[in-house]
Amino acid sequence: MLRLPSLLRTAVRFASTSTPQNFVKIVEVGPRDGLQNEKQVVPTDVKVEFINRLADAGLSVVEATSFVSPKWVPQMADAYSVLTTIKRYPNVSYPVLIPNMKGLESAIAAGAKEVAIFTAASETFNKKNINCSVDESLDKFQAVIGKAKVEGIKVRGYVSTVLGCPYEGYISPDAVARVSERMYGMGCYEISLGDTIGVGTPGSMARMLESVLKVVPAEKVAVHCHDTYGQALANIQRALDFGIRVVDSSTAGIGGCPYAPGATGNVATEDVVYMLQGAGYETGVNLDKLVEVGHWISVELGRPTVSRAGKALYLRKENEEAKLKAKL
Ligand SMILES: CC(C)(COP(=O)([O-])OP(=O)([O-])OC[C@H]1O[C@@H](n2cnc3c(N)ncnc32)[C@H](O)[C@@H]1OP(=O)([O-])[O-])[C@@H](O)C(=O)NCCC(=O)NCCSC(=O)C[C@@](C)(O)CC(=O)[O-]
Repeated sequence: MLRLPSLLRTAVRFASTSTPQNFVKIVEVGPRDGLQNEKQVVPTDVKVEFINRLADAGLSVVEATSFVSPKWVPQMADAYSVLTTIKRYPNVSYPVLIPNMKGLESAIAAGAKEVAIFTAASETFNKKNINCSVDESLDKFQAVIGKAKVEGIKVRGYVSTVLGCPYEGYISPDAVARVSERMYGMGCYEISLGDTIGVGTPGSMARMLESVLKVVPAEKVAVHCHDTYGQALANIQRALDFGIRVVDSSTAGIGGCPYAPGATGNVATEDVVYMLQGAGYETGVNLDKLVEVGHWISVELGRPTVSRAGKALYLRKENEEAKLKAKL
């Protein structure tokens, strides 16, 4: 049988789907991944306005909140209020993160139409994050996915620590592939691969994807890069080379995981959209509006944005406005 190199196999498989090659879906995770890691608890009305503004800027997926234990993550304790107060744009999905059946039931009660379950490729991280082993979490998710299906709720799956663990260090690509394959086989419609502590490089991203894409098709895979070591955009570009067309990011680069010491925020959505537009990809996102949202949430959180593109574009707009005023 003819054996194609794996990158080419991925490209061939991708070309056979109906998703246009040049469209990249952005999954905005700022309201959940971003705000879960803020020291201060952000007021519910700010969260709601953040989500509404993101949808208005053209994001078609906005992860809104998480239904986790408030003892573990107090910042998300208002999940019900957030989800029941936001404006629901018809073409926008608002997935919520859930760790177990209780989370699913609460999400359903709040009107969620999509949930995201999460586990890790690292045993130690998973124990610290959701207090069980990886296999135990997968076993529990079986029933969660079953109930979600009955209720007509879509389930996304996260695998954390795919390029390194804050406790165990190196994580083998085969371990990531094993967990990804199980989650996909259990019925997750998309597998988001999380570089939770942002240690990956284009090289380690490529080695990990080589393994994962043998067991999950590229069009069902997303990348979720934190930018701790400044490698996130390069890693995303590497994932695009492998045919991946779903990217998680967080406006103004806010975020991190409370159980991943040392990790900084997700790659900034403004930076991702700027890069993608420059490379000729479509995202459906209005970058001008997004930059405004990034500026606004940074003011609300009382600190500067970490988005390089967001900062530059906002300053450029301010300068242009000042020049116009001077002419009048
Ligand atoms: C999973 C548990 C609950 C296990 O925690 P546990 O202590 O083993 O659970 P438990 O079943 O013994 O319950 C403890 C208490 O929590 C309650 N509880 C139990 N479940 C829920 C729930 N769903 N919603 C609300 N409350 C809940 C439960 O009712 C009980 O309340 P008590 O009787 O003590 O009053 C806990 O470890 C937890 O909530 N962990 C969540 C941690 C978290 O949210 N981490 C951040 C998200 S992951 C992430 O950021 C990574 C990602 C996804 O972005 C990708 C990447 O970057 O890699």
